[in-house]
Amino acid sequence: MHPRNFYRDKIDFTQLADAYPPLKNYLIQASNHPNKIIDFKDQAAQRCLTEALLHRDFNLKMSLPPDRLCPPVPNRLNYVLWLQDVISASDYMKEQNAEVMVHGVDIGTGSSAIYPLLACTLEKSWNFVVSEIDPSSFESANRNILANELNDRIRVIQPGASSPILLPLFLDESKCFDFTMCNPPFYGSIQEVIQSAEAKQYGPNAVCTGAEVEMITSGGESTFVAEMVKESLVVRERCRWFTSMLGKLSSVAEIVEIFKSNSIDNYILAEFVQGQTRRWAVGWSFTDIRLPDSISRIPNANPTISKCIPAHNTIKQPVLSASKESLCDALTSILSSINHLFFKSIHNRTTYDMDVDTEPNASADFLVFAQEDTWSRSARRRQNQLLDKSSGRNTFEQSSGSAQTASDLVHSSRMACSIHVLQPPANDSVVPPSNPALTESKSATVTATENFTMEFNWRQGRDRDLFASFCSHISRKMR
Ligand SMILES: C[S@@+](CC[C@H](N)C(=O)[O-])C[C@H]1O[C@@H](n2cnc3c(N)ncnc32)[C@H](O)[C@@H]1O
Repeated sequence: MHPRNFYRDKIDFTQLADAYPPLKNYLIQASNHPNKIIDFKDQAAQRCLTEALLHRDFNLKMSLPPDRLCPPVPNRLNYVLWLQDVISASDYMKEQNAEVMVHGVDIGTGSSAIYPLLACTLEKSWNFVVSEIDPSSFESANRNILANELNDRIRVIQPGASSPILLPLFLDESKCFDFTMCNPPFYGSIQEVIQSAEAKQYGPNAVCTGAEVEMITSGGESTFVAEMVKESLVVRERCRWFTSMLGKLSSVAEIVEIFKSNSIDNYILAEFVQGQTRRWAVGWSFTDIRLPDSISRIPNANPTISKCIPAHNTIKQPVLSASKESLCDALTSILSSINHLFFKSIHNRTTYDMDVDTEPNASADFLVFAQEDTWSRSARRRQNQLLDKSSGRNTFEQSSGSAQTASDLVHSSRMACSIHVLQPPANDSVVPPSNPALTESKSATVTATENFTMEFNWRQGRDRDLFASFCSHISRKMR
């Protein structure tokens, strides 16, 4: 489950029914359970549970038709929370608390329109264009959006049978989006649905109320998502992140194979475990935005997909220091010594070599921008050969005649990364080995050092080697 998902703890159904009395009709006292529960095999009880959670926890009014999928709220929340992470990390230069409009797309929003409703409730600056092919779900989605007075932020469109899946992106070619999301129909045929139900050892935990159009698509979910990848190759950077849920582990490998065959190296994976249910999310981008491992990689992935996990965008290096201040001072001095490197120390609020006009997301101690490798031995040799003795350090300033703004830097830099100094765990101090040359009187000056960690996060760029070479240079210098 996503770490911010507040349904990590078991739901107290009696308490929930106090907040949403219609649920009282479905409370049962099971003989083997101390608290009242609901029967997950009762479709009406399931629908009432979803309505109750949305009412109590999100102040959302929801009406779910009995012949369509009933979306479990904890599971749907996982995807929205992960997308919040994706957008927040992509906007690493955004001013703290600045409201920037975020434009999302939900493909196949269903009768509930649950994803855009949850997302717009959590994020006041998000708005959506959502699609729904099934006329009955299209009507119902519109009703739910209207009931919550979110029709000025969520627009529903109904594609035709031959429309592209990513229709919202093809309607207005001047419009850019921040992300697409989708929970596609999983199965390729009705036989697959039946086989999947039979394969569950003790039968499914909950009834599935889905209609055929919601559950079945020709070729199954991987064909559906593969088609989205194909369409995204046309739209490319007009959307920052394309994403989708996947319900089958085998689909993860199939989709990553499609990324590789289309030279899409900037992709992300996540896994959500909800009780006995496991789901995966995939995302891909044609932009140069890079996301930290905590968002882009599955830790301890199932061996079946370990080869699919994207390359690291986070590099951690242990470093000994007496304090965070001295470590940051040492880093500042190393970064200052690198030619043509722009950096901002958020740690002590000092700007070096640039006049950044915004206060970026302070999740890092340093933000670093480079246009090229000026730190490696070969790069320094090259520079020495070319050195114009009178030149200054800052080529951006030389060429533009003015200090760089944040947006200049983001656009002109070939590599951006953040450096975060992580405090050691408590009681992790190390006293340097005693030096026999030190007499007893001198030993009082020996300072204990602690095991800090420097965490480098690649934020932007297309050249992975440039990022790796920068991290290894800084780590070597800090030793
Ligand atoms: C698994 S349901 C997901 C519904 C909802 N998003 C949820 O998570 O509860 C898939 C939905 O996609 C819709 N759908 C299938 N193909 C579509 C397409 N090409 N364009 C838009 N919607 C589509 C189905 O009608 C169905 O409502």
